[in-house]
Amino acid sequence: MSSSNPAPSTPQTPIAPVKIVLVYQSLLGIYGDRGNAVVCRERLTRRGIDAEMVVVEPGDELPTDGQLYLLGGGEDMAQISAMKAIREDGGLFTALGSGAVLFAVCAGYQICGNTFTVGDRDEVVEGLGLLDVDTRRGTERAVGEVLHRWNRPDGSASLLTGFENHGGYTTLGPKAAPLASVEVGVGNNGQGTEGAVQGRVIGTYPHGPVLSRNPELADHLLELALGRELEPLPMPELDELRAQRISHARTLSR
Ligand SMILES: NC(=O)CC[C@H](N)C(=O)O
Repeated sequence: MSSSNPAPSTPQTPIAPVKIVLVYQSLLGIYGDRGNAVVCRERLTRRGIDAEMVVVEPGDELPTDGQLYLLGGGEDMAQISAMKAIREDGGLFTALGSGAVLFAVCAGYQICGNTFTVGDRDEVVEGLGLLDVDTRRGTERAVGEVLHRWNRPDGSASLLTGFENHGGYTTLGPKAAPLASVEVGVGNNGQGTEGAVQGRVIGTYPHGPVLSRNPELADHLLELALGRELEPLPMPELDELRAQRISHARTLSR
């Protein structure tokens, strides 16, 4: 074809970037779990997939068209405020009803449950009811490096590393399945399980941020959110860091 007679171009519908919504950093941002959103965005953009991170604060409307929503850890009273604001806003429920994925860490995990208590208070607070779990004060605060065996949906084995820091101990009801089993640490409640999965909602205790330490978990969330497999993204330096963390956790007798 000569350049004077170019083929007609087909109009392209622009594809909207994948929306990763980070919920209430001012309340649920004290453990650096914001990094989970950065990791998710980076793992998409490094594969050539357009992605944006939207940070929402109380008072701002939660978008209902996100693909992945992230909740982080926070202080006792802040988590009650966050739970109330999420419930009043309602947008997270709408998004989940449209197929979004929710990944919640520590305080974020607890508020997704049926009920929780905070600090020394006996008052039972009603949670968002997105996970069939209940949280009460544990015998002692769970603090330190953890190592868990992730129950991957395809049955393959994978280790999760991170650190936990929580006074609440969480018990799973029949609708929630554990995310992992504990090799080192307390996990949900010292009884050998860690985290919970119920449909497209996943809760877990480890910080780190946990998705920077566990890229396979990050990709699992992204694949769920996008509804397709992602190509591998090799990062040898991360493998090296993971190996160090895993062997260090195994030296700890907690
Ligand atoms: N790290 C956290 O988010 C703490 C959550 C909660 N306040 C607890 O201590 O159980």
